Amino acid sequence: MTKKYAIGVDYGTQSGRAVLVDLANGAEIAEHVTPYPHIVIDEELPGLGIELEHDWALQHPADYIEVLQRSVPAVIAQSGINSADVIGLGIDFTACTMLPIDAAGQPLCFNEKFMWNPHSWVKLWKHHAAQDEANRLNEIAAQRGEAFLPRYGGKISSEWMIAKIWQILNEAPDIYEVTDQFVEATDWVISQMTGYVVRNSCTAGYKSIWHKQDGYPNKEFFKALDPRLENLTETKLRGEVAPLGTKAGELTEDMAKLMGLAPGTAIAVGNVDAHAAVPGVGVVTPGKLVMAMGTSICHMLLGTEERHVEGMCGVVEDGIIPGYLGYEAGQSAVGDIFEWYVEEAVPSYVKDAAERDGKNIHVWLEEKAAAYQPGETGLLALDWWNGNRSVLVDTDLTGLLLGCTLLTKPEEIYRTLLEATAFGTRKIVDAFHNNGVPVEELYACGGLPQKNRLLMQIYADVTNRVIKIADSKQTPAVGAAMFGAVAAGSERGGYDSIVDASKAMARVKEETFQPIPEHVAVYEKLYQEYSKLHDYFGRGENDVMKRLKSMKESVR
Ligand SMILES: Nc1ncnc2c1ncn2[C@@H]1O[C@H](COP(=O)(O)OP(=O)(O)O)[C@@H](O)[C@H]1O
Ligand SMILES: O=C(CO)[C@H](O)[C@H](O)COP(=O)(O)O
Repeated sequence: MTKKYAIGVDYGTQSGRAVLVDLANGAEIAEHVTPYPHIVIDEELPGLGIELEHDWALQHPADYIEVLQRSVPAVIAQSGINSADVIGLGIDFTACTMLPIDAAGQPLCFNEKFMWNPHSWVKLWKHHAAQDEANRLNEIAAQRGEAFLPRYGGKISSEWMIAKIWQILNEAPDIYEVTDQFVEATDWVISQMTGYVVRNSCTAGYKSIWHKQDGYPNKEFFKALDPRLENLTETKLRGEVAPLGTKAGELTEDMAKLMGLAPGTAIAVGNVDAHAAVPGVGVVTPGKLVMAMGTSICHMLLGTEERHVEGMCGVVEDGIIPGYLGYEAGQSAVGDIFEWYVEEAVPSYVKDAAERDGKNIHVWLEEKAAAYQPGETGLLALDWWNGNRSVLVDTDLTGLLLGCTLLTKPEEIYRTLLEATAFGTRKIVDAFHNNGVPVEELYACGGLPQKNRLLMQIYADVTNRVIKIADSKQTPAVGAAMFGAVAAGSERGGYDSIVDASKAMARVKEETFQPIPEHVAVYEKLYQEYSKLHDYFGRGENDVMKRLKSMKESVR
């Protein structure tokens, strides 16, 4: 039998990437990136001169189709395979990235009548202008004792679907009125390939307050938000929610021509980037926490029972791997904190020395920082440079560096920032582990594990757990390709379940990071100190960070 392949398409914040994968062993045969022509639209609507307000972040839906049109044919051409041997395709996306569509499935921003209104465009996951709606939603849900709140760690985010829809209703009721459906971008792209909309259980569960048994919150809740929202879930959010691991449909003739694939190729239901990375790194059972480590960290974990864990982003049945409860938590800045330090705060002599040694500044600082023992710097930091996503869920918290003297060196501060992010992850690990969702070992994927060995050793020491590292830089795309293979099924040369696909195709590096007992003991003491600061500044005993922030705003 000829070799069979699947394609995974990873839709990031600035670009989309297709990866062609060999179904027998997960080998990545070819890869191609298409930068989005309009990237992130946060100043004015392209070509229309309409200015956007603060905290807006939009995208152009045509950019997503361009990824399919350019990157898919490119990986076929690079690999030299016969396109008929590609039996399935899956995608993963940032989320909640959502858009309003008309009855024909077309984005409202494609229509001359509506394109002038920013609310007709795609709202990207990091569009933060629906905070008022999110605050109000959380107040009303808490007052009504809504059962869904604890499933989201006590708070629904302004990044998610209901807050974004409510903002549209409040600020552009005419756009709300003409919208036939609000859809996640991941589901819309799939609908363009198959011809119809199928919602997926991952984004519905994590971003739209959908529950496998209870469905969406009831009409009374939506009516309490706004009487005009009463029938939202059976009108503009209507449609069956399909579990991950199912087939959304088959590639239409037109899209097959555009993408250079065979018509009828199996297309998997949509998925989220961090969630696709879980089978991508080979995790299909509980006890293994997957960390997608880059500018931020998403922490993903499987469980067998629904538990309520402080500050988690959510727990969703079938949300990551069918048959399990999928848990998500996160840190809103990790690599971004190291970047801030390197760009804004290192002295020029460090930059000069790194340049002289022909090294990137991170690498130079890592080498120097690695010479210190845990506890030797006398420093401690709180990792809240971009607020705290889990477990405090508070975007108004800020960073803290404690213990500096006239002798403090830049590499000591760099090491302390690495440690602070590890302590933040330890908080998340403890929150799950001590609340009935065991965490036995860690799996790391994303850019950071490949870039900084000291960081990975510190995470192993601080969490006292073994860390395995993905053997791919494109773990979400590989995971998406696995879902494509499952959509095709074993009869067509794919797999019958994501568990089978992951077992055959996922790869981790042979080398692991093992906790070093002497380091673990010192970090345990430092973590106790971190926890005291965490609670003192983060749980209301001293709100100085918030007072400083509001003083800054009022002075400005
Ligand atoms: N050697 C390094 N050590 C630690 N952090 C690094 C290093 N090099 C780059 N970074 C950080 O990695 C982050 C980018 O990670 P990456 O996974 O490539 O991106 P993304 O999250 O956008 O997918 C940046 O925030 C950058 O500061
Ligand atoms: O909310 C998320 C997953 O639930 C992600 O943070 C969002 O999708 C963007 O991720 P990234 O910056 O890694 O592309």
